[in-house]
Amino acid sequence: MALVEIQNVSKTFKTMMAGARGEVHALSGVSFSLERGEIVAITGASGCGKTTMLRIIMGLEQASGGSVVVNGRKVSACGYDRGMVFQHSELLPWRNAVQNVAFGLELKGMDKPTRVAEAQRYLDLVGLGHAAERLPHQLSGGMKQRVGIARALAIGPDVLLMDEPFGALDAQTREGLQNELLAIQAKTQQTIILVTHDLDEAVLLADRVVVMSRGRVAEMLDVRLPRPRPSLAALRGDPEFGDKRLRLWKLLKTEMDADARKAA
Ligand SMILES: Nc1ncnc2c1ncn2[C@@H]1O[C@H](COP(=O)(O)OP(=O)(O)OP(=O)(O)O)[C@@H](O)[C@H]1O
Repeated sequence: MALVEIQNVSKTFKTMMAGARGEVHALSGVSFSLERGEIVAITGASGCGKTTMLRIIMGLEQASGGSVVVNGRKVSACGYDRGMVFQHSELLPWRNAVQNVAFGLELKGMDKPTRVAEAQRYLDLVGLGHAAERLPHQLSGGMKQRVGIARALAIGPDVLLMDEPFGALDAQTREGLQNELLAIQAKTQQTIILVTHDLDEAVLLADRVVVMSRGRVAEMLDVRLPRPRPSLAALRGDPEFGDKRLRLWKLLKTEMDADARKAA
């Protein structure tokens, strides 16, 4: 059995607009799965349901139908088997880096010396061992995201969920963090589901790309690039990279053109 099984998930939001009740069908019939150690990227046009899907996997949102099973357990709420990294790291401003990383371990009931040592180990893993004592306002955007990644990894999740984790960073910092994520994953074999608008990022990081369109899976592309993978700059000349990047771009362009025709 796969580590993560997403089966026929649907989600309808009830809305109230100008006093009138309505419904938004955000997801319908979404199914895909992940083996342990895989990285799957979810991409698609704005509003196609990527974040809703990730929030349902995390247990932050209830599906209207279907199921998510992680390591044999059906998801009904948040749990330590899943960790999440958001676009903005959402660190606690009054806690320094190591205390932020230790937070989840504290909630898990780990004693102080052990959790501080564990948190320090994960800060070292993301290359921030030297900044353990710094408060969030003393960290750059990229450093804050690394603390967020360390915090999510420290709880030892079966699957790490990442919602546009590098989307708010400048291009150079983003590329650095993509490479670091590849290195961390090569070391830990962490299973990851990543939502991204960035097609380069999707092909660079993922074993499979799930392309969503209007709440459904439009296509799944296998990325047959061997691991460990080199940096984005080195991959750009690779025919497999170019082929998958182009196919993704065409799929998304077709969707966007169809949306534009509908709106006209
Ligand atoms: N709480 C909510 N109430 C009502 N509608 C919602 C809610 N959350 C999301 N939606 C709607 O569900 C659909 C999917 O939203 P979602 O945020 O999952 O899309 P997305 O693909 O992540 O978009 P983006 O790329 O812009 O972040 C959209 O039509 C959105 O307006």
